[in-house]
Amino acid sequence: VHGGVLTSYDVSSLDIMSKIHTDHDATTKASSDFGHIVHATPNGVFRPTFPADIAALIRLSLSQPTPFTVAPRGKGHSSRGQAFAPGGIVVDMSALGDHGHHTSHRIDVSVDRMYVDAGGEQLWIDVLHTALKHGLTPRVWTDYLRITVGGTLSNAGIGGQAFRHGPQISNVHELDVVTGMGEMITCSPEVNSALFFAVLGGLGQFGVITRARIRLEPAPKRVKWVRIAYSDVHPFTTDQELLISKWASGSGFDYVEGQVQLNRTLTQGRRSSSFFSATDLARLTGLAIDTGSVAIYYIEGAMYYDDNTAASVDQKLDALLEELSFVRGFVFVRDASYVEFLDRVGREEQNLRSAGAWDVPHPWLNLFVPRSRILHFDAAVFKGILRNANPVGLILMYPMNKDMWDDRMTAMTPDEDVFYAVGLLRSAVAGGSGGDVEQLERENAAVLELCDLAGGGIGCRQYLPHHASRDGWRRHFGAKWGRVADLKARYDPRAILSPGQGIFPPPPPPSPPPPAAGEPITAS
Ligand SMILES: Cc1cc2nc3c(=O)[nH]c(=O)nc-3n(C[C@H](O)[C@H](O)[C@H](O)COP(=O)(O)OP(=O)(O)OC[C@H]3O[C@@H](n4cnc5c(N)ncnc54)[C@H](O)[C@@H]3O)c2cc1C
Repeated sequence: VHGGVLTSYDVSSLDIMSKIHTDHDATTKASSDFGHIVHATPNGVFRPTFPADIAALIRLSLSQPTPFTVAPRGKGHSSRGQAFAPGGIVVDMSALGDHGHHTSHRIDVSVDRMYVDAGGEQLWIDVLHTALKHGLTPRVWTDYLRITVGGTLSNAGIGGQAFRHGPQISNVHELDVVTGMGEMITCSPEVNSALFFAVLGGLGQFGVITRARIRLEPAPKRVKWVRIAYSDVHPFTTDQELLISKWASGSGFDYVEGQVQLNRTLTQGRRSSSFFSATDLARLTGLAIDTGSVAIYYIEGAMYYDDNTAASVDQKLDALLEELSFVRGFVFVRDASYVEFLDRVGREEQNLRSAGAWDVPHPWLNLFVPRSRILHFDAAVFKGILRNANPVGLILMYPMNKDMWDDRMTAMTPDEDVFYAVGLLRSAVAGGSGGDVEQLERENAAVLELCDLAGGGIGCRQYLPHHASRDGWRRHFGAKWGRVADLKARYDPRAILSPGQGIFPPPPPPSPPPPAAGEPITAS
């Protein structure tokens, strides 16, 4: 289909075309994302009922003289148009399993074999609730759960459990994938392994994930949810690195993240407000003023427990806190259910939505910074580039162990045993001091320049990457670029999948021009 002109069809393609929606509402929704920075309109939005529909759509595309692009869209929670298909077809993954009169949830738990089979379109919050019915849980979580299995597995899926279990992509046994050739393939580390490792962290370039088999473990019931504050970066990073090395002994936290609070005014940023009381915030502001710190750092830890360990968890927590060098007295502990803890950003979403601060531009920048350069990064970014910057939003900073990542995958991390995830998760809230997207983008550009390895910088890698040029992508993949290009040629040779990532040029625009008025449409 080009410019609304049908150039060839058969019975099944007519069926497929009936699932393509070209109305204004459908295409408008698929033209923007959580970032609210870029916009691009597709020709249509495809609502598949079955994974085979996606395969048929791709084959229909390939049957055209110039194939149209196809972008699976999970929840569209990307920041820079990664799920767009300008002039092509966006696949609304949420339609899978929707049979009109009923919806099948496509989440099945195997208790004996401790895994869950989840459709690529499923939200992690639904995977969680389904697994918990069996007393089980996936091991690694992103901070926010209203995003899809396929969307996070196309990136990596990181969070506070990744230091001990690796990212979500390290916790997958098997996938069903529709490739850019329109083939439906089941793959695992043993079978069709090249496709398996390509797709995990593959930025949607090699296939559409329609099912993932995810490893489970017994679920804890409750969590000691802890934040400890630091006025200096040195003890903060030393303690974080100690904590991520302790897990094997069983005496550490089950979850470790960290935050950087810039400026002396401790605004109630996204995840802070559900945790700290007004009194806590006043104390923390006092700490910043008393110490003259440009930034206050928090380690956020979680210690899981259940009925068997309830009696000993406080003692274990006290022993652990004794070993750490936070500012004495600045320890904040909450007792939460496991679900309440994992779904914490879902509550923030509700707060931000009611304040009109959710659907605003999010020029987010996520980086992996090598451990050897993190203090330099802190000095140059938090005490330099961002010293007087917009405080609206959140800055995350926490370390991970590289040996938990599988180098056969295409997700990129720095070449050091430990690296830090740093998320500059800032919002441009209209009307406030942070309303200027261009200013935030200029600051992001300065941070990226500092990081640029080719220019002799810090040598970071972007997570949820965005590069405006082919050269940028080549640098991003470094020594893996050749492999990535080979995999693309093998699984999506016409480069139709997830064009919004901007890694491979999509097929050129159609030529020759559409038939003149009155000219018959060719059937094949
Ligand atoms: C509030 C918030 C908090 C977040 N916290 C974290 C976090 O803690 N850790 C973390 O790792 N990430 C986090 N993210 C980022 C998030 O993981 C990514 O943006 C992810 O891509 C979002 O999933 P989605 O379903 O919205 O994907 P989309 O934005 O819809 O798609 C992302 C990319 O994946 C492709 N894609 C989508 N579905 C499939 C599929 N089934 N098969 C193949 N390709 C597919 C798309 O074409 C696109 O290129 C957060 C995002 C938000 C908005």
